[in-house]
Amino acid sequence: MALSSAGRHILRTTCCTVRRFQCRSKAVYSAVHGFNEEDIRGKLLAFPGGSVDLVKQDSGIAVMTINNPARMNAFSGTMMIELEERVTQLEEWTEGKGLIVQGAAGTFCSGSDLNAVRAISNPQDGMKMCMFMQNTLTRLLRLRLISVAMVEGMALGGGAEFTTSCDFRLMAPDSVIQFVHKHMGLVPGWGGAARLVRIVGSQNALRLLGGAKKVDPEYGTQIGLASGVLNPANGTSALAEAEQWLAQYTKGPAAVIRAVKQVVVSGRELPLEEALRTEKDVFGTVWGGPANLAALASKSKHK
Ligand SMILES: CC[C@H](C(=O)O)C(=O)SCCNC(=O)CCNC(=O)[C@H](O)C(C)(C)COP(=O)(O)OP(=O)(O)OC[C@H]1O[C@@H](n2cnc3c(N)ncnc32)[C@H](O)[C@@H]1OP(=O)(O)O
Repeated sequence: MALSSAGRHILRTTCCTVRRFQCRSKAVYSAVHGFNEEDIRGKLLAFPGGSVDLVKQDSGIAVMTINNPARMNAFSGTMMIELEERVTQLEEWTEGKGLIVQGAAGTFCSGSDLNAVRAISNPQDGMKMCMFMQNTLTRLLRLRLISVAMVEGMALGGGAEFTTSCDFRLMAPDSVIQFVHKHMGLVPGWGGAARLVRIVGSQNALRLLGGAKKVDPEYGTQIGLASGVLNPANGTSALAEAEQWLAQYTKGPAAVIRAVKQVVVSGRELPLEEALRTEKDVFGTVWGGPANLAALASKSKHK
């Protein structure tokens, strides 16, 4: 049955609305929690500068760049909005398998733009910004992509928090992750504390937050914050090395890699019985699928 152009428009609009709703449903805060996204978007727009760039590659690995080098890649208000838009694009990228997040010009990110922080230093606006960033970074962590924060130079404050919204962190020699919040009279607000505890345990999290301790690659590896240390050989860039490292987990069909990430997210976040039911549902999407049938036909041995 052919649809009229009005019918096609309604269908397209409905699909977009459903997709937007599905994306939002992966977030933490909504109107039920008194969160008004449009209100905070309006406030963030008043603090422009920098960009968040995204390149989706044919390999299935995307590269996101936090780009505000004049301010050590601090997050301006418009960059927070752009980050949310990039996460939406990644949620819609069904061929994707992996994501690398890097900072421009050899350093990761120095947190919130302090000019914006000073201008909205009342608790109400602070909490709105914090809900907006928690929503975005939670959706980033829940992407069906295996993600890596490639830390060169410094990841400070919100930048340190950002690294915890990726599945892995690779640190370049001489790089530092530091939760400087205590020195700023703050605690993390972008979800960094909750994620940090899950990554390094509560005692190490207390050391990093309570002491605003600098984490270098050696200490990071020791406590499990760093998943590896980059050591780019002559002629190889840090990004190329990170892509090579990630490829060990993203080799294979997108449907399978994305299913792997999905069962890990549900195992990490859901109560056991709910996680088991999700695992069963995800299993159903790959069982008897093309990759499964090809593997059965090839009688592969796992030696
Ligand atoms: C929940 C998250 C939390 C929040 O929002 O509540 C935060 O993230 S608060 C922000 C935490 N980050 C900081 O406090 C970083 C402060 N900056 C520094 O410590 C230094 O600038 C450092 C160590 C990043 C770099 O030091 P270095 O000597 O190498 O360079 P400069 O200091 O000269 O920095 C170059 C240039 O960048 C500007 N800059 C750096 N960070 C920020 C920032 N977060 N916001 C705004 N601008 C930043 C710095 O002022 C210099 O600009 P210039 O115009 O040359 O003065």
